Amino acid sequence: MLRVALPNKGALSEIASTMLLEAGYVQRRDNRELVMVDPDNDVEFFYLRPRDIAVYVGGGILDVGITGRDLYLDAEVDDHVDEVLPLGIGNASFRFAGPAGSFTHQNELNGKRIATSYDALLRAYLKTNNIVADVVRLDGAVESSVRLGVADAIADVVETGNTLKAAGMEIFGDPILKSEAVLIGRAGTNPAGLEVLKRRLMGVLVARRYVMLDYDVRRDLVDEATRLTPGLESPTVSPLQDSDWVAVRSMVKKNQTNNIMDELYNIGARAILVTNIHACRI
Ligand SMILES: Nc1ncnc2c1ncn2[C@@H]1O[C@H](COP(=O)(O)OP(=O)(O)OP(=O)(O)O)[C@@H](O)[C@H]1O
Ligand SMILES: O=P(O)(O)OC[C@H]1O[C@H](OP(=O)(O)OP(=O)(O)O)[C@H](O)[C@@H]1O
Ligand SMILES: [Mg+2]
Repeated sequence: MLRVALPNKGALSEIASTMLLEAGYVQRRDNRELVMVDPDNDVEFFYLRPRDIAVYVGGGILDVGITGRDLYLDAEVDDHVDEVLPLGIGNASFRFAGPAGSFTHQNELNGKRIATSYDALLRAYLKTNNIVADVVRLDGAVESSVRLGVADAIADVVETGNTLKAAGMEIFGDPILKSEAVLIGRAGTNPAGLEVLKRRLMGVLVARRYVMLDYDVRRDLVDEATRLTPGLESPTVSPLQDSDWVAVRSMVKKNQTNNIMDELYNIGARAILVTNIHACRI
């Protein structure tokens, strides 16, 4: 059985389980369950703290896991654990922040105290960028540390920025890391079931990002029209009863759909239909 670590709570837990459900795997119904066996797919899921997942995978106890890139890098196992597949969900940035108006660039952090829950990640960044500062390791609610006097600035995960704003803080300097949920696995291993898991997750990503577009267009305009809808490999062009017209079918990026429909309509395409893709293998 492929042994997969999943976040048991927090920002990544539900979105990771939803993605696996869409990929055809069984997921726990009660968030107190710690293990879930999916016998049909020969996979066993272990629900663990997102911060611990890289440790289990790095130690060879579990085969693969879904966690945040920031948490994986902070676990300092990247010499023997690889990022197998970025999942495009759970996006957040790891940024410096300070009291509004106090800092403008990360170089101003020399000699200062920086609070964070990601101390290894922060230390590595400071070293690479030749910044000498004191790192104050806190478990969470890092935004309160400056007001409470244990730090001068923070390095933390920012998504909407609402938490920072509420604490009277603002981001400054370059982003330290762009994070998202990632599938991780031990370097140099390819356990049974991993290729299928990867292909299924990629299928979910494509099904979420693309729609199927159908339209009819006059045969003499088909080259112009298909330049707008080249598809992944090549669009399907089928004859219609009226031999002056053809039907075209092509996948297009969901976020470009309406612009493409407008342009197709302008060049003379008609009966332009969009349908969701439920699942796919590319
Ligand atoms: N809005 C968000 N807030 C916090 N983390 C987020 C957010 N969006 C995405 N993430 C990602 O979720 C992961 C952190 O998850 P989580 O907050 O559950 O862990 P934690 O902070 O270690 O645990 P806890 O908050 O329960 O102490 C990181 O990879 C982070 O980048
Ligand atoms: O930019 P925002 O959308 O406001 O989200 C970012 C906030 O969410 C996380 O906190 P979390 O809820 O994980 O609590 P924690 O600080 O105790 O980890 C993170 O540490 C920030 O505080
Ligand atoms: Mg958190």
